[in-house]
Amino acid sequence: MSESKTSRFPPDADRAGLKKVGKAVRERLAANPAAYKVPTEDVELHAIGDFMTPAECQKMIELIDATAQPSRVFDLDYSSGYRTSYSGDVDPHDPFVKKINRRIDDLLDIEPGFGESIQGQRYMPGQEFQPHHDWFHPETSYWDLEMARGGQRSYTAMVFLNEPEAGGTTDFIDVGISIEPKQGVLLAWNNALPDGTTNPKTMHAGRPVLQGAKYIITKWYRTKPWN
Ligand SMILES: O=C(O)CCC(=O)C(=O)O
Ligand SMILES: [Fe+2]
Repeated sequence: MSESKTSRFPPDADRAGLKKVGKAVRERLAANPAAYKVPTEDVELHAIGDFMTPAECQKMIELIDATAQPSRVFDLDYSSGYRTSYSGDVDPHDPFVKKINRRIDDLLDIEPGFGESIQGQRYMPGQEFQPHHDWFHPETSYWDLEMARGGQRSYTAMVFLNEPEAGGTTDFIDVGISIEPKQGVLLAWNNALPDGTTNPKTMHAGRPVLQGAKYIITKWYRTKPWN
C-alpha cells in the first residue's frame, strides 16, 4: 500500500472495546445450550439452529425483495465484482424487523445501540461476496470515519433465510470451514481475538450461488454506540 496518511486512530484502536464485547458474548453463548460452537481454535464461531421460524424467514425475504439495491462495500463499487449480491437495510422501524433485532441483541448480550441496522442480502446465480474481513482495515479511506462512529466491528451475526439449490456456502477460508445455508440458522463470530486484536483468520466469503437464490440477513456490532 503506497498511500500514507495520518490517522487520529491507531491500528489497534478499540482493543479494549473488542476485548470487552468478546468476553460478554463468550460468556453468554457458553451458557446457551442451543449455541453450537464450531470446533476450531482459530475463530470463535457459533451456530444456532431454528433462530428464525420458516414463516419469519419468508417474511424477511419479502422485505428484502422490496428494498434490495446493488451492494456497496464502502469504497469498492458494485461494478468491481467484489460483492455482487443485492442488499439493503430493511426498515429498522418496522415492528417485525425490530423484533428480530432485539432477539439478536439478546442472544449475544451486546448493548442494543452497538449494532448497525440489519442488512438484507439476496444472491442470484453467479453472485457472491468475495473473501473479506468484516473488521475495518486501518489503511482504508473510511477508517477514521468508522472509528469515530461506533468504532471497530466486534461481532457479526448472520441468518440464512433459505436454502439455494446449489452453491452459496459461507466459507472461512483460512480455517477450512464451509457452511451450507440452512433456513433459520444464525451464525455468529467474533471478529477479534480474546485479547482484543482483530483476527485475520476471520477471512470469509459468500461463495457464488450456482442455482436458485440465497437470502440472508447480517448484523454487524461495533464497540460503542453506532449511528
Ligand atoms: O453471504 C455470505 O455467506 C457471507 C456474507 C458476509 O460475509 C457479510 O454479510 O458480511
Ligand atoms: Fe462478511
